[in-house]
Amino acid sequence: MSDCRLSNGKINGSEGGKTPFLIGVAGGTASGKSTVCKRIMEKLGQAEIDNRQRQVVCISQDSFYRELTPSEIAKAEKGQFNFDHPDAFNEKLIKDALMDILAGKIVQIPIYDYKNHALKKDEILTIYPADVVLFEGILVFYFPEVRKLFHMKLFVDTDSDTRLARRVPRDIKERGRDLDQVLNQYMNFVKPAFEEFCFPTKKFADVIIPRGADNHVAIDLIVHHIKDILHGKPKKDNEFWGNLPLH
Ligand SMILES: Nc1ncnc2c1ncn2[C@@H]1O[C@H](COP(=O)(O)OP(=O)(O)O)[C@@H](O)[C@H]1O
Ligand SMILES: O=c1ccn([C@@H]2O[C@H](COP(=O)(O)O)[C@@H](O)[C@H]2O)c(=O)[nH]1
Repeated sequence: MSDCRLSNGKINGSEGGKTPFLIGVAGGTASGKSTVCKRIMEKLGQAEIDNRQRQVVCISQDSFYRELTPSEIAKAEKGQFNFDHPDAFNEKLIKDALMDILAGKIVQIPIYDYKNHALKKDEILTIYPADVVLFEGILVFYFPEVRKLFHMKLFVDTDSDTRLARRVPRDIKERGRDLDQVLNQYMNFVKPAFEEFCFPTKKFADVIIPRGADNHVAIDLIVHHIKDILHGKPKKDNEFWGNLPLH
């Protein structure tokens, strides 16, 4: 394996492995993107499998937040930085990582630390060549150069009241925020950016999943399709799905 280190500390190595089926999973904050990906992996019996042996892996777009300047970190600590704007992400690194994954390389992805608004220094996720790679995040369909890399695009469509009701306790319990900070950030940045940048990308989805992980029918259909891919059935875009929302 030959390695090259990228500017955010990623090390990509050429394994000459298989080209995975790349699935993008977009949706608003707390819509259930990670939970949907987790359910898909569980139903495929992939959740408990060792990272190296996994046929299906999941990556978060949050691993590609760009490094903030000290003054931006100071703003972020007061809930005054816009993490929902496309400029908050490093588009080039997203594209490079996905291209390497599609080339069958071993790719190392940083893990984001929400409490410190920075990538973790001591933890890295190694992605070994897999059959299916899920890439989830609020803006995974925003950048055209990234969007065109996906073989299949899912949009998790959960109503905004439910998303806010989930985001508040999650950010307080898991991301070290207080109530005022979560609500101010939501009103000033998260909601307007969802309307301007995330929601318009729903039109690019092949499959829309209303209610997220509660939609067992949609998840079962997606899993069925992935199983066909893992068992070597042809993987043509839209072969099965058309452009139908799965109500
Ligand atoms: N169907 C559901 N029912 C109840 N809680 C859910 C459901 N889906 C997700 N959650 C919870 O909502 C929060 C956000 O879900 P998550 O999957 O992390 O969303 P996203 O990845 O879109 O931000 C988490 O605390 C999660 O446990
Ligand atoms: O330092 C940060 C980085 C991101 N956020 C918020 O996270 C969500 C995206 O994650 P989801 O799991 O899709 O909710 C985004 O709306 C950012 O506002 C943050 O608060 N702080």
